[in-house]
Amino acid sequence: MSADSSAPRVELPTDQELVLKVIPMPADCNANGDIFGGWVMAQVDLAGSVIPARHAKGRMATVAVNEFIFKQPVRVGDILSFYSSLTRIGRTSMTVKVEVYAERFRSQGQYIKVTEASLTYVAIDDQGQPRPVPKD
Ligand SMILES: CCCCCCCCCCCCCCCC(=O)SCCNC(=O)CCNC(=O)[C@H](O)C(C)(C)COP(=O)(O)OP(=O)(O)OC[C@H]1O[C@@H](n2cnc3c(N)ncnc32)[C@H](O)[C@@H]1OP(=O)(O)O
Repeated sequence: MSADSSAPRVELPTDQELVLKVIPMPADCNANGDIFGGWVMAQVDLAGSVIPARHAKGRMATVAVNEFIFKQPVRVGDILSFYSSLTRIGRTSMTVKVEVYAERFRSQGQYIKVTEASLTYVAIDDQGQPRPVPKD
């Protein structure tokens, strides 16, 4: 496991929405004993869908992971907080930023940014084809 004593403690964002909190378990570990990156990506995909789902008002699909940065390892017992905001709304697609902050076990109240990502979702119809995002 990597040491993180040098990882900067940061403040939580105030301009983004808390969309998900989750605690990884031992079954989510990789061979290093840290949390498997694919598990983190799955949580980010779910967290990123929350704000677009409000606009899509129906079925949608992830079309692209534009950027995904694993800044610090995630560990068993971390309390993960997923913050998100809409960065672009197109005709049928929406792009969001997702940032993930960890409170390490026994260091609750201190936050480390562990992951940041940008994802694009497309509103789809019953045939799985793109449909316009409804205007609010
Ligand atoms: C039954 C009840 C339901 C209710 C429900 C509520 C659910 C609320 C929670 C949902 C939770 C989802 C969270 C998990 C989501 C998965 O896990 S989805 C599974 C993984 N994704 C997939 O399987 C999708 C597979 N891909 C596809 O089916 C097709 O590519 C798509 C998505 C339908 C798009 O089709 P396409 O022909 O490529 O579309 P195209 O017209 O070229 O482009 C459409 C838009 O996508 C954009 N786009 C296309 N490619 C890219 C790219 N590479 N990069 C960026 N943007 C792109 C285009 O720019 C365009 O945007 P606009 O300019 O219109 O805004």
